[in-house]
Amino acid sequence: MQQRVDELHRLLHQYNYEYHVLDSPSVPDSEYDKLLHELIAIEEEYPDLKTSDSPTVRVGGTPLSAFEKVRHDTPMLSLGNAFNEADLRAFDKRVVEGVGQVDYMVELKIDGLAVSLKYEDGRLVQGLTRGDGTTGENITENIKTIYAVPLVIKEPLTFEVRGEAYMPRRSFINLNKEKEKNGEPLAANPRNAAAGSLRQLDSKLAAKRKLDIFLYSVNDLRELDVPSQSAALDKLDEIGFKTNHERRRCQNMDEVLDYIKYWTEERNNLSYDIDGIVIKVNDLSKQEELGFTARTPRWAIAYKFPAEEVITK
Ligand SMILES: NC(=O)n1nc(-c2ccco2)nc1N
Repeated sequence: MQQRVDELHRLLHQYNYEYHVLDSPSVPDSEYDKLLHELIAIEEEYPDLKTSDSPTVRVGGTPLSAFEKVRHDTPMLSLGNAFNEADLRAFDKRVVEGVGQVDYMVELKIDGLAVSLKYEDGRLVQGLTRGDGTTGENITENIKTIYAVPLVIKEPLTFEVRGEAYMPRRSFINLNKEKEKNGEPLAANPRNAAAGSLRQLDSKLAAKRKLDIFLYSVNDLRELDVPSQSAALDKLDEIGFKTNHERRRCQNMDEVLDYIKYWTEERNNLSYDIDGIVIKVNDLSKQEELGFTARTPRWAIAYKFPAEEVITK
């Protein structure tokens, strides 16, 4: 029976990865559901065969009475903001004065909830909200219901991965249709809906909210043994994480401005909300040279789109 359980874990993790991370399933949903229900039945009959990384945790478990507060191993920093070209040119000037010419890793700024995922020997052991940056809430059970979060990754790494959990616009529209039908107050926007979902004490409710996630950094990049932010993101892809592929390496601030101009027009065609563009010095040793202010990295800045009524289709 243990052999069958191991085989079901292997198949379900693989199918889940293909569907929710690669967006290219190799089997129909019915096959996934059949195997998942076989595993649920085995775990009910043989409870000691159920492990914390079993694919069956996706459906949620027993409700919590409260969220435990946990200190982050390394603080989750917030980003300084830029609102116009002058701010971006000033940022670029400070960087070049500090470390000379650099290339930038430029990423969409997902409008969700910052979370930190802790892996030990390649297995998910904890999920925390950003909280105040030093201490977060333990939302592990809810994080496990996000199918794009791998419960087991392809290398036995022990590290923390940071990312943005978010609610796709389609899920947001369906959620508000449901709320309207039940006469409940509507959620204001996908970001608030995602925050509300991850703060559900009953992870069965969080599982229903169809959240998604993009991972974008590792707390101790030396763990990944990579020279740059772009190599780090490629490595996260390789070992089973979902990263945002709209990212672009820019050789200078002019290219960054082109990228920002493009997404200022294009962003309403995305299937999720973004509230800006994140610009990071790509070379990690230059990031370390630049360091941090009290609260924010000197090697990164968030360009924020002008506040406007984002049309959530
Ligand atoms: N929200 C978002 O998409 N972020 N946030 C960062 C970030 C925050 C601190 C360092 O990097 N990067 C991306 N893509």
